[in-house]
Amino acid sequence: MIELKNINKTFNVGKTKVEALKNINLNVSEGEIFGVIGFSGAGKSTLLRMINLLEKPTSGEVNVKGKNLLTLNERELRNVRKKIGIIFQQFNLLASRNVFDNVAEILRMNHVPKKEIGQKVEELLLLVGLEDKANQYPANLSGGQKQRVGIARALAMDPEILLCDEATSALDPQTTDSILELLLDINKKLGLTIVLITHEMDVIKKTCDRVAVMENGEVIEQGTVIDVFSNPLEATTKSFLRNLYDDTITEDMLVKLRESGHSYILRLAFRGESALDPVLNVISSRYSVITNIVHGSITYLKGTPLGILLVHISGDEANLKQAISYLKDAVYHVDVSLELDERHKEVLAQ
Ligand SMILES: Nc1ncnc2c1ncn2[C@@H]1O[C@H](COP(=O)(O)OP(=O)(O)OP(=O)(O)O)[C@@H](O)[C@H]1O
Repeated sequence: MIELKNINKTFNVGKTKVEALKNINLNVSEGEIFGVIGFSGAGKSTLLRMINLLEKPTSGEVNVKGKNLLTLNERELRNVRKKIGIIFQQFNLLASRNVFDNVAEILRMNHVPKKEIGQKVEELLLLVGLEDKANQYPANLSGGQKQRVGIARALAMDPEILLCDEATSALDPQTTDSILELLLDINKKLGLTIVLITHEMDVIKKTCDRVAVMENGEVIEQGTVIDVFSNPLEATTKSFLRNLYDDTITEDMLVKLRESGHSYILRLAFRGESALDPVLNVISSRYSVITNIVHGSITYLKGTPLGILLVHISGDEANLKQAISYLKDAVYHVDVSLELDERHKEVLAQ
């Protein structure tokens, strides 16, 4: 649906060059919710604005539904943009117009026949849950209601893609949840492809199918949300995830655990139903290893449970290896990288 190919973007600020995007390659499939996360200045907004060419790349290709947008003339580009809605952190509403006119304005600008406008606005307000607010002005709406108007405006021209630029960053956690629910709802009902940028992992975990992590203009890690959450590879990804679950082991703890002879710390990720499997009982009884849970947490990814356990296992070296091998088959992901000594590398390689 959306393909960003070898995208680079350099801004010239006076004599300084700012490399906002460096060799970005991303594919977003039809109907999915794709999240981009990164700290401030990572390049998220610039990347989002590439998708409707509000920002032109210095080099690279932007393909939407198989069309390279950089080859289109003004009129063709306008037509593509009609099918790409966008919502913003600051809502971007017209303060002097009521809710009805805020939405109707988009239809008028796009020359939708006058007689169709009333019904279309009514449908949109119903979809976003604002059917009783048509006559209100933005100043009299809550942040969440303002964003709902923003969403209705973005959906006015029946887009196939919705871009969300930090759409919930100005909202409190409860209102954020209600807006995320609405995005999930319209993704499902309308089959809309959604690309959102955020600096909150919570937003990613509640809504996204896949995620890309950005740092200094680069995508440093990307994959399905379940894979990235169960096995984050980069330090930045881990630090974002720490807000959801903190599985760091303190140095004090490590010192203590190192004293217990042959042992490893395993990071186990359980997905869905397998979270209920009694794997630790199995390895204790079958391989005579001693297990000790160091950390346990459960988080829900779009409703699917992901359990993370840090387990210290000790015992005879040969038994430990068999136990680890059993776990690798039994749970979603096993990481032996939280080393107590150098042996973890050998075990990881097996
Ligand atoms: N129009 C511009 N002119 C010059 N530099 C720019 C411009 N837009 C963005 N930049 C620079 O490009 C880099 C990436 O900015 P961008 O706004 O894309 O990051 P971001 O991840 O969206 O940050 P934030 O979360 O703070 O919005 C930053 O260093 C920024 O200063």
